[in-house]
Amino acid sequence: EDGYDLWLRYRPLADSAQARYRPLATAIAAPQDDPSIRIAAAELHRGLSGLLRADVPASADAIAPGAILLGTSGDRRIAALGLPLSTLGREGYLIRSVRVDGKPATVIAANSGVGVLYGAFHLLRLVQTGDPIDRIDIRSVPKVELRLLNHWDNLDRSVERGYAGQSIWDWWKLPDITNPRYVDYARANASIGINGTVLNNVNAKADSLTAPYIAKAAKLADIFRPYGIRVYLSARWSAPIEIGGLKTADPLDPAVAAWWKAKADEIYAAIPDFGGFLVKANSEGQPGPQDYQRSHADGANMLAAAVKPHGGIVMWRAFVYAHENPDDRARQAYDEFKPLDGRFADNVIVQVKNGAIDFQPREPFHPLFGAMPKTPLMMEFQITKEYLGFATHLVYLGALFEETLASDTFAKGKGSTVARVIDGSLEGHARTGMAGVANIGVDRDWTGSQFDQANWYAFGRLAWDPEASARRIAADWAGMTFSTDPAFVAPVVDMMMRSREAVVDYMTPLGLHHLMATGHHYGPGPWVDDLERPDWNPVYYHRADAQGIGFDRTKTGSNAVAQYAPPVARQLGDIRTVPERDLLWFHHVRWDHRMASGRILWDELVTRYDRGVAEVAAMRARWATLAPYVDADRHADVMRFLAVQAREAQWWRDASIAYFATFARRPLPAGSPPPAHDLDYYKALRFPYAPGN
Ligand SMILES: CO[C@H]1[C@H](O)[C@@H](O)[C@H](O)O[C@@H]1C(=O)O
Repeated sequence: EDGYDLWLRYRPLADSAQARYRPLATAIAAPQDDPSIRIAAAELHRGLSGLLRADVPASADAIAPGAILLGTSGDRRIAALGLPLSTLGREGYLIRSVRVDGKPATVIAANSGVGVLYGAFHLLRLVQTGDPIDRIDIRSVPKVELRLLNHWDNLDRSVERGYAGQSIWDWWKLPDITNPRYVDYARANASIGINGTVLNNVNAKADSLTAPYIAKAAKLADIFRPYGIRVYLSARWSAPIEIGGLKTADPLDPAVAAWWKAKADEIYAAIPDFGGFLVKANSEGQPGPQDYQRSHADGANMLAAAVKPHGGIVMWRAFVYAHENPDDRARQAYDEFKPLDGRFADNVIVQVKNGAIDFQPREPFHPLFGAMPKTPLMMEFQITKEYLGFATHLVYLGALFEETLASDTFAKGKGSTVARVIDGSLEGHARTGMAGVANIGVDRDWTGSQFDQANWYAFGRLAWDPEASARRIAADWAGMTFSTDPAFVAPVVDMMMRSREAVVDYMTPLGLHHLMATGHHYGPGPWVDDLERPDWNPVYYHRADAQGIGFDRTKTGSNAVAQYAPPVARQLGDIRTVPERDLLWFHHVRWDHRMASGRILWDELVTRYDRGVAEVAAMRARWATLAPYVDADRHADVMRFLAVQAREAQWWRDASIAYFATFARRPLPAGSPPPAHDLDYYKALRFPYAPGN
């Protein structure tokens, strides 16, 4: 009971449920010629046999009453059923109760083996969560084309912002020796529809493009292929110099273009379905086309030309901020990319983080969404919780992802949600994508804690359908992972849904952001002011002074708010209409400003910190009552994590209040205890979980 199985747990259901499902899952009938369908059949065999405590055999042709029939449009038996498969695309599927040769059966049909595999995982989920399958009629088609994990994994197996142990890619042993974990990784991803993985860190080493590493990546691609997962690589811009012996990496130099073309040919010879490149350029010290006075479009298009003959793509990141002293880092991606709209080749997609700063507990949606109608933009979420308490704090990110996706850009009037930018429907793009920075490592539980598995899971489900409900997804996950008992699922889902607001409250309430201590981003460091770049310092972001607190991004300040469509800009730019959750993101507000609650800002701020601490205490108390529904090991494991979180929520609250009180110079609201220590204590504190501190 260590969590290795993730949500693919096939322990026996309750007796009554076994009895209900058994007649509907007597055998699996699957053609043997398609590797993905063979995997689907094996997974159903494994899952159903475990869940129903029965042998559910898989064979090529037997159609017994209650059989599950798998197949593609090309199969004779599927064709005979006359199912509407033509609108499913390559990856969609149907699951239906039908009659085959007069016998009742369930069919899982698609246009490809991978579609069938997705359908098989869906059927298993229904059985795991206790949904009826007797009169089933499901049609599911992904709304987003590229559903990708981004591993920030280095070749030495360290993982940038990874909190679940070392990288699962054992580069030293590959390609000759592989780990069974790679197969389980592929199963887990296929079960939630993830269809691509970028193997190496965006802070890339050129070595990953050398022949030995291409062979290693090719081996992984071979393992992942039948699961519908393509391999991609992060490309280091200056690779032509570092491993190619060229003098320059200027994208307009023909020798550079020729080098990349030859490199692409070499990769595709080893990996015929290689997905393409992900690039971080001219950002945080990484090389890029601007080193040669060329634009991001010049750079992206040159690489795109190299992979184009092979059907590959380039994902070009918009996470950039300039080296010069910036007056507002939040403005910079928009300022650099918006003018390039329409200048990217058709196999380039620009990858934009959910917010304009950097994966904070809460950020307003990135102003580029809706602002580049001629360019497909893909979403980059961070599944690993760099700024949300690493793997030790329980925070369900489904709520964060959903909030961003549901945000209305108003780019084409009301209803122009970020989800509709991402799924291509708003601006008519066929090329669409969503990437999640993976939280996976070699820990037995994969993600560093039991509940962080839910964030990987939710990412995949929302990439398949950006309009899906985070709450429903949490319920599925909790049911599959722990227990389907409603007395368990309801409180756990409630706790998960509230957990995101809790972390916002105890770290950065009311629109505050980037107050984490330097470098590791774990504990509080709102006082930090001595870093080489001003926009790395927390004081740059909160701007507290004797009058008030917050970053003025309105007309009187950086005017970053003007990057949004006018209705959004008007709402956010006006202190009377901006939602309080974003107040201090956009406004510098007086300490005595009257809030909706009737309290003044200072009192409200303290109240939010208190609320965050109280919420974690409530999560702990609630989880303690759920012991009867969870195996003892995992229950105790989660308890230990919640104890850490409770301690650290208090630390965040106390340190932040001790610091901000030096500006506000007001008493704490009634009932709010003073911080346990004085400010100097918090400033001197070393961070228990941060390497090098
Ligand atoms: C990969 O580098 C990361 C860096 O570690 C991280 O602190 C910041 O969030 O963003 C960078 C990026 O997204 O490029």
